[in-house]
Amino acid sequence: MPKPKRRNPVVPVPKAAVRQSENSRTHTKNSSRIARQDHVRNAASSRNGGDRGKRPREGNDADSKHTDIKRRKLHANSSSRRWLDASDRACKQWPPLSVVHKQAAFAVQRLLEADSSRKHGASLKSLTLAPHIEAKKATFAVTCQVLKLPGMATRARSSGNPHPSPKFTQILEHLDEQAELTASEPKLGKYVAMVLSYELLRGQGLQRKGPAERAVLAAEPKLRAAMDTLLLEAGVKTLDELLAKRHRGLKSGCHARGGGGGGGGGGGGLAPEVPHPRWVRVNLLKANLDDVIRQLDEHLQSTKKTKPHQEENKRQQQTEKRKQQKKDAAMQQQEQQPQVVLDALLPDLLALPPGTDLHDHPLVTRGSVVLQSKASCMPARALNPEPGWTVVDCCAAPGNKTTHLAAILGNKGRVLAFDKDPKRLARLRSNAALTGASCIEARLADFLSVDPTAPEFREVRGVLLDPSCSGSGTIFTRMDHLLPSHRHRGAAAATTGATDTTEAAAAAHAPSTFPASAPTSTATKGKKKKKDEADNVVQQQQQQQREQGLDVSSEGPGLAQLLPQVHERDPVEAGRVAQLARFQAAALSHALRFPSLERLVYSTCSVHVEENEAVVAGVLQEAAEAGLELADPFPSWHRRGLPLFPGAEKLIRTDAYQDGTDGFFIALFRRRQPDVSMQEKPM
Ligand SMILES: C[S@@+](CC[C@H](N)C(=O)[O-])C[C@H]1O[C@@H](n2cnc3c(N)ncnc32)[C@H](O)[C@@H]1O
Repeated sequence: MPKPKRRNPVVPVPKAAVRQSENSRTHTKNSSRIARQDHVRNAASSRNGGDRGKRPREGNDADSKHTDIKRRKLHANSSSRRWLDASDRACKQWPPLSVVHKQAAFAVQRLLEADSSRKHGASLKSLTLAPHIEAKKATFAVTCQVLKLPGMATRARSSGNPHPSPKFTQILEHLDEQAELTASEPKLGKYVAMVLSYELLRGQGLQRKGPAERAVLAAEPKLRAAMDTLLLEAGVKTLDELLAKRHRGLKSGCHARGGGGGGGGGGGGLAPEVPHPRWVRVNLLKANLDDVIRQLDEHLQSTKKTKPHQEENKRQQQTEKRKQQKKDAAMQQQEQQPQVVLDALLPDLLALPPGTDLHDHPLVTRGSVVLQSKASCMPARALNPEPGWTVVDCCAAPGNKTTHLAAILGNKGRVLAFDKDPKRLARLRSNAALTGASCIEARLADFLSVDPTAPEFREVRGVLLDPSCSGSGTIFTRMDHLLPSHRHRGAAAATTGATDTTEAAAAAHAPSTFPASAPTSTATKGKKKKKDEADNVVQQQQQQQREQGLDVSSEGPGLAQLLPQVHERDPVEAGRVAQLARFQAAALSHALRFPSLERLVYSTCSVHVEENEAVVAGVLQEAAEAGLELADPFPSWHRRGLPLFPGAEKLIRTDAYQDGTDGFFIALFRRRQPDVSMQEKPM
């Protein structure tokens, strides 16, 4: 594969930073020094002071009718309308409430309900940062805080809940119970009670505004008494101590899992210690690197200067002071570091300090820059289509990789983009228009029903298959790790991704105070069915591999050892993954049928072995028959596929804990090169 040309950034990048980037720890380590300002902290800190002026403290329903109407007019697209309708229906049951609290309560409700039913719906970010949300930062921060803070399982267990959730919501629910808040004010509802109690006990405090706030304020003595009992039982003086205790417990689990060298992480109960950088892809169809770097650098300088001073909450004054000192030190170091760093692996990718908010920046709104993670930029670069090629993107929407392919082609060639979801395809079309990717032809179709041998596909040289997957590698970007079930799912991901099964198992068990919840009796039947389904798929995959002569257990831990552990952890998740794996295997096998294929990339944002190595192993024979073999798209990249079969060392993995980007998996198939030594030599 030809090496992409590397451009020099206009900002000085110290050699050390580049070297680190090559190791792909760059941005993790570097950014830890540069600016510790992830989204959550950014939002939370601005809530504690800087953003206070902007945050709509008032805005009870009656006051904000006109804004509501304006909001509807402004965002009249169908998904926004659906969201608003659902939100309005939920909110009508609640007493009048400030906009931020109402939106946060709705987001918490949606996330917790979806999580407990294991439906994978809207993410925390989409529920709180979508265009129609008012006071986005405040809504995001309150929602995060309500979900985020770990709770106390011992208390939850003693309250009779057999499956304690290790999240702050558990504490809030417990306090509500003890203070008989929603019991005496049923109209309040548990999610509004959670949000307002959080605000009263840990947030900005409450003002005596409407009936909801008044009800929670009236219950304040009881809430505080319940909180004191909780702390007493835990043997700590403050909630911060309690949280720190819990935090340490979780961390040890994460570290144990993180030790597995070759596996893709992504599980565990906490986000990576060092937040991921803000990755941006420069759209070379519309902009050049130097201009973008200069503009982003100016943007960072100006936001640094105007960053408002933090106002301190009385009760958190001491902690905040210490944090501020650390922040100042980090800022000082930051002054000496470049703010915009050119990635050493991908020539059109830049790393900015974590939490850099560019959503409204003209470079983004005009399509010169795409907010896309490093891992998500790797598949198109791995395929590296050549100008003039016809390329198929099998499951393309919303089109981040499709538009990247178009940019690599420089619009010289064709990208046929299939997706079966009309709404998502509409987003792809608008993304293509925004980014100037005129060589994309978007087609609404089920990829499996497309005939690769049809004459119109005779010229297809490259195929990108990035099918629907469990998304287990993107939990931190989606912020799913804040949800109660996550530890459970994370444990499964950890088990499948880590090469050291003992460590992974230890991680899955740790900390022992928060055991993974067992299936409830009512759900047992459905879960058993899913588990059986998952077992079947595993057996089929193993059989298929045996038939192909792949001794999957002779090297590394082997599928046989890894897969059953996933099922033990979470049968529902295992069933879902098994179903996805079946589709992925069928789609990959289908994609291999394009007759003139030169290169094919299969990628997922999953850390599960069944969706990754197992899918690839299942088509090796077929690929060989089509004249294709596995190839290494990034020889300098350090993290490889699990060593389950010969050639797996050519597979690429990224680890959400250690690589500063989402957990991803990439396999490149390439047409076998003719063996020159076997060819007849000219006389
Ligand atoms: C992981 S997303 C693709 C993300 C995309 N590659 C990007 O970077 O923006 C998977 C997509 O596959 C689509 N999909 C799922 N099954 C499909 C099928 N049978 N045929 C076509 N598209 C499908 C989904 O609608 C979804 O948009």
